[in-house]
Amino acid sequence: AGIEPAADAGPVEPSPPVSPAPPALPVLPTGHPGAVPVAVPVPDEGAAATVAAAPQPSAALERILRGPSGLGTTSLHWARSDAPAVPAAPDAPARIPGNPIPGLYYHPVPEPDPVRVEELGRRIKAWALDEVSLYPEDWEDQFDGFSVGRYMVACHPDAPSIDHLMLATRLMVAENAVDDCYCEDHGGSPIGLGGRLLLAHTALDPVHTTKEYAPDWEASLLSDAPRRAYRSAMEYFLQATTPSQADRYRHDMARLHMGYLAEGAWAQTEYVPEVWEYLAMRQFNNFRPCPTITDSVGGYELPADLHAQPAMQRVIALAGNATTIVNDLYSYTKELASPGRHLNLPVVIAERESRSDREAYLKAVEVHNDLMRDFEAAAAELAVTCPVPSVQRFLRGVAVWVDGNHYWHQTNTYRYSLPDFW
Ligand SMILES: CC(C)=CCC/C(C)=C(\C)COP(=O)(O)OP(=O)(O)O
Ligand SMILES: [Mg+2]
Repeated sequence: AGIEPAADAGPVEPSPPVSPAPPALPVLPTGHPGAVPVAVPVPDEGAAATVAAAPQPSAALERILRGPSGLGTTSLHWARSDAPAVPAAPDAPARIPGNPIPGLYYHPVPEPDPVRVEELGRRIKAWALDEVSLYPEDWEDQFDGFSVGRYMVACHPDAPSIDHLMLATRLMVAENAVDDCYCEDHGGSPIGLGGRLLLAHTALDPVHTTKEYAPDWEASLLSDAPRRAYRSAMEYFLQATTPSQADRYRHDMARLHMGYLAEGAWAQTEYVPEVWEYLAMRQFNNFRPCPTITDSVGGYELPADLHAQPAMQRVIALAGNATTIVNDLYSYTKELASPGRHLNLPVVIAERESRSDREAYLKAVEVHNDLMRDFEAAAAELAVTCPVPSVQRFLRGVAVWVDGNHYWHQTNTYRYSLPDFW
C-alpha cells in the first residue's frame, strides 16, 4: 500500500484532541466549489422492465455499462465512455501519464473532474494533518504522490458532493495507513500482527465492555496513526450511512484483516502458496471494502437483503479480485525492489508453475482478464434477473469503481512502473 503514516503502532503516545463529531452529511450537492451536481442514474420503472425483458446477458451488460437510455437520459451517463474495453496495443500513443499494461482487458475512463480532484486533495490533507495527525510533515511528497483525490474522483463520478467523496477518501487513506504501518515495510511486520489488527478493528466495530475497562479501550483508539485514522473515518461514515451500510463495511474490513493475517503468516514461515491458495488469500486482502461503499458515496442505499444475494456476492468478489490483481500487475516492479520476497500473482505463478518471470507475468494478465470477463458476465446476468433500480445503479457503481481503479494504477507513475516484458 502507499500512504505512510507516523509509524507509531507500538506504545501509547500523547494523543491529539478527539476531533469533534462530524456533522450529518447533506445528500444534495452542498454548493461547495467542488460540489458539482450530478444526475443520479437510477433507471425508471420502464427502463428496469426493459432490462428484465432482455434475454441475453450481453445485452444486460451493455445496459449496465451504458446507464439509462431513452428520452432525457443523456446526462445520466456518468462515467464509462463508449469506448470498448481494450486489450491495449503496445505502441498506442499515451494520452495520459503512464502506459496501460499491454494485453490487459480494461475500460478507459474520462479524466476525473480537476475541480473536484483539487478540492478533495486539499480537504483530505487537512483531515490527515489536523484531525488525525496521520504523518509527519516531511512525508508530504509521499502523501501527495499517492494522489488519493484523483483516485476517488475517478472511482466515484456519481458522488453528489465533495462531502460524499470524503467518506471514501478518508477510509482509503486509513486502510492504507493500517496496511503500511502494521503489515508492510513502514514499521509493519507479521510478528504480533493479529493483536494489532484486532485492536485496530475495534475502531470500526466498537468494544462493549465494563465501565472499568472502557476508558483504556477508548484511549487506545487515539494511540497511533492507523487507529486515529480508522476511528475518525468511521465516525464520519456512520454519520452519513444506514446501520446496515456500516455493518456491510465492517464485514468487508474483517475480511480484509483476515487476508492480511494469511499474507503475514505465509511471510513469517516463508511459505509460497499454490496459485489457487494465493488467489484465495488475495480475495480477502483485497480492495473489496472500496467498491462496496459505492452506494454510500452515491447517496443512496442498496438494501441489505439485495446486497446479500449470492449472485451479488459473486459479482462483488469478482470485481474485487480483478481490481486487486490489477494492483499485483502494476505494483510488480515496486514489490520486486522491496526487501524480502513480496508475494504477488506473477511471483507466485513463476515459483509454483516453474515459469520465467515474463511468462508468469503474462499468465497473470490472462488471469486478470478472465476475472474481468467473469465479473462482467455475472453482473450482466444479475441485472437481468434482478431489475431493481438500486441494484442496477450499484452494479454500475461497482463497474465504474473497477475502471477508476485501473485508471489510477495506470496513471500513478509516482508509485508504479511497468516491467520490460514487451
Ligand atoms: C484500500 C484497501 C482496502 C486496501 C487493502 C488491500 C491493499 C493494500 C491492496 C489491495 C493494495 O495492495 P498492495 O498492498 O500490494 O499495494 P501496493 O502495491 O503497495 O500499492
Ligand atoms: Mg501491490
